[in-house]
Amino acid sequence: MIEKLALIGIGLIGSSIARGARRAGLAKTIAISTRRAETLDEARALGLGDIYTTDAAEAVKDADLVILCSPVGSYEAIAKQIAPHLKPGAILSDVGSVKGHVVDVVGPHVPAGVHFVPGHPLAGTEHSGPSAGFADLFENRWCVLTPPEGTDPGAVETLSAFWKGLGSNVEAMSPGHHDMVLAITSHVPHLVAYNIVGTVDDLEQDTKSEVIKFSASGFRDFTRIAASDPVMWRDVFLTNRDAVLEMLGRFLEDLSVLQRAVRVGDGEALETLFTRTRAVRRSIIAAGQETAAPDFGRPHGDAKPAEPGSE
Ligand SMILES: NC(=O)C1=CN([C@@H]2O[C@H](COP(=O)(O)OP(=O)(O)OC[C@H]3O[C@@H](n4cnc5c(N)ncnc54)[C@H](O)[C@@H]3O)[C@@H](O)[C@H]2O)C=CC1
Ligand SMILES: O=C(O)C(=O)Cc1ccc(O)cc1
Repeated sequence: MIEKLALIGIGLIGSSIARGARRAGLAKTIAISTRRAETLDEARALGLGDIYTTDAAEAVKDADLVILCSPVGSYEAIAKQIAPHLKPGAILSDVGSVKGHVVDVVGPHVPAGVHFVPGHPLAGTEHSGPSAGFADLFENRWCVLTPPEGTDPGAVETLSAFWKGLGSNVEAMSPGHHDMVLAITSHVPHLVAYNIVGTVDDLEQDTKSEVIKFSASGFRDFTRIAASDPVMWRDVFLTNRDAVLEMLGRFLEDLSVLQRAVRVGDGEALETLFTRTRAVRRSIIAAGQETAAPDFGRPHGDAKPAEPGSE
């Protein structure tokens, strides 16, 4: 059991950690810090923690585990602010969707004697804010840890046990590998979803109304994630630029091949690809049913609906 857990940022992910940790008895005291007083009031009204403050330095005082749960672009400033107040022996972690950048901007501020173990739960929804979280968000999902070389194995073990207590399966990998894998499985899909909704929105008004009225379930399934938090996703694309551009380049190359097949009426090329992708998609789902599947392998419809007023 963690004596004191400090969560910096209390949106979808922070509030899900708070609820899950409380339910599983993983932390004795939970301190919650957010930048805005209104968000803190919401967290207090939901009873998510024991200590509430808009001062992150105050929240981390005496904490054994500190988890940054705000958008990745805020991490550097927060790290600078809390660094002098971290308890020797404490574990500093995060939940950011990008890992290389986090290691680069947070790592240098971590004082000697504090264990820095970055993390990323591969679980979420398109909803945001303290009311959107739920205790079993992380159940049967992966949590990736990217401890820098030489990190104290005991600290990695403690954090790993914490995530397992929330129901996750834990795996360690390098930040660079994480960022490349997540670029194609999560970041580019979000970019494509944002883009297609933008394309629809730019259509002439009468066509747009028809799209909205008649949008088939394919469009609805495909674009669910286009409702995701704009600031969080802005930060993902600003901080995982190289991996996203690498994967986007490949994606666009393959899309051009498809475009040509459509233009020249190459039915064989289309059918061959669609046959291959159907098998791949089905094997992803089958694998996900045997072991805990990362987000991208689960049907969109199975995300637990957010509580009322969470958007
Ligand atoms: N949304 C998702 O499905 C997932 C998100 N993540 C990562 O989790 C982190 C948080 O995302 P969500 O909980 O979805 O976002 P959210 O928008 O629901 O919550 C973010 C929280 O951070 C606070 N915040 C914003 N700027 C801050 C600052 N400068 N200082 C202190 N607090 C600040 C907000 O008030 C809010 O409480 C992000 O880094 C994201 O990359 C990881 C896995 C899944
Ligand atoms: O809503 C969904 O399906 C997601 O893909 C959620 C998500 C968003 C960001 C992450 O880093 C991990 C998971």
